[in-house]
Order: sequence, then C-alpha cells, then structure tokens
Amino acid sequence: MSTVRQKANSRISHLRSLLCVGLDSDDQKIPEIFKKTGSPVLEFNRAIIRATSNSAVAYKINTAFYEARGIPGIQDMERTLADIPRACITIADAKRADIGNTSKKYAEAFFEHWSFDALTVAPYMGFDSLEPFFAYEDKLVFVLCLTSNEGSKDFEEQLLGDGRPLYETVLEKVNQWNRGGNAGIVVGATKNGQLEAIRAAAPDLFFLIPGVGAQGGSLDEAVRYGADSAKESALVNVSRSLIFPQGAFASIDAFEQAVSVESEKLHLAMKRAM
Ligand SMILES: O=C(O)c1cc(=O)[nH]c(=O)n1[C@@H]1O[C@H](COP(=O)(O)O)[C@@H](O)[C@H]1O
Repeated sequence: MSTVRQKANSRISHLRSLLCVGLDSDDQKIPEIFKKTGSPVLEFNRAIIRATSNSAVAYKINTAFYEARGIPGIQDMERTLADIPRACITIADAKRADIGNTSKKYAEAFFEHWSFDALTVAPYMGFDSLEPFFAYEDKLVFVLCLTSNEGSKDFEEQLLGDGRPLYETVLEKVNQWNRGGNAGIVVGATKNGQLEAIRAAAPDLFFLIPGVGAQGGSLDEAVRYGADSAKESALVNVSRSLIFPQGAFASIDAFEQAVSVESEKLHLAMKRAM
C-alpha cells in the first residue's frame, strides 16, 4: 500500500474532509492587493494555504498556471511546494504520459526532483507509458478516466465493440495496474450520474474528483459516491470557486478571511455528506 495513500487516508479520517485545494493561480485573476507584493502569485498561494490548511487534505498544483509564465512561474511553483504543510498531500496536475523512456523522465521530474506525492496522467498511450509512474509504489498516480468536460463524449464515452464506453475499459485496466496500491482515477464531479457505478466497479482505487464549484458538479454526491466503504480514498478538488472569492479586498487579511470562510463551508458540507 502506497505510503502517500495511507497518509491521505489518515488525514481524511482525522479531519473528516476530502478537500483538495486547487492552486490554479491564474496571475490575471489575482486580486490587486497581491500585486503590491514582490511575488504576487507566491503571496496569493501562501494566503490560500494559510486560509485552508485546517480543512485541506491535499493541494493540487495545476502546472499550466505556472508553466505559462516560464522560469518565474516554475520558481513560484517550487516555493509554493515548500510552503504546503507536511501533513498534506501535494498533487501535480500535469496530465503526463509518453513512450516509456520519456515517461520515466516525467516521473523523475515530478516524483524525485519536485517530490510531489501524486501526479495526474493520461491513459491514451497504454500501459508502457504509465508503468514508469506506477513504479513509484509509495506515490499516487491518478489516471484520467471520465473527465468533467464536454469533450469526454468525444473519446471517453464512446462505445467500443463490446457496447461499453471506453472509460470502463480504462477503469478495468487501472484496477489491474493497482498491484502496488498506488493507482487512482480522475472522475469529474459533473459526471455524478456515473460516479456511483464507477466506485462500485473500483472499490480499491483512490479517486480524484474535480468539477465542484465553477463547473457545477455536486459536492454532496461527489463525497457520498466517490469515497470508499471506509469513507476514505477520495479527494474532491475545488479551485476557482474557492481561491477567487467575489469582491474587492482592502488587505491580504481580508482576502484570507473570505477564503477561510469558504473553505470551512466546504469542510462542513463534506462532514455532513460523509
Ligand atoms: O485532472 C484534473 O484535475 C481535472 C480533470 C477533469 O476531468 N476536470 C478538471 O477540471 N480537472 C482539473 O481540476 C481543476 C478544476 O478547477 P475548477 O473548475 O476551477 O474547480 C482544474 O485544475 C482542471 O484542470
């Protein structure tokens, strides 16, 4: 069993929270007050972390928001990683996978160089493209299964020759690849109609469920159907609706207070749904 998975589950049961805070820190959307600091994205992330750390099990860094700014963005990502409390799980949302020797380098980058606890990967290129990630038995590898977006219809929901959607084959394969107990899947909270059946077909996988808030997925159902029988092994990610509260803020403290209120609301809703 992956040590990261054990760590995530002990925090989930301790806090009774499945909250994964998405640090999709779009520099164009960061409140004005942070622009007066020398490092707006970093100070913004630090404020989010301070405001959410009592409720968060994990922080998901969507690398696009950092890569888009080149070296300064990557430096912000690195310094943010150093500020995430040790008790929490760090997820690199980079959706990688390539031919084996390239995947090996991606795995080294995210799991060794940056020491992330978990990574999102795409299943399209098959097992040899994912094996180098699964080789890290102490980590968690989240394979895209049924994503939250409209385009999930283009491939993931297409019926194969056996009459079943492609994502069910992905699910079946990830179940087989979970020998080290370090495999997970990504299922969108906007696909709650399918979530219960997916959990029933994958009782042993760890679930990452994004799509609550800005994309309109139900938090209640994500928690109720996404968690396993022990009410663990799932993370519900919230990014924009948590990190960009409405309104203008006169100070960083006031911003932090607004994020903290929202984070506590999400935590309470999760406790109720568990
Ligand atoms: O892998 C993901 O995290 C992911 C998969 C998916 O199906 N849908 C999805 O929205 N995501 C990510 O989850 C986050 C959702 O952000 P919000 O819609 O702002 O909460 C973004 O970082 C997305 O890239």
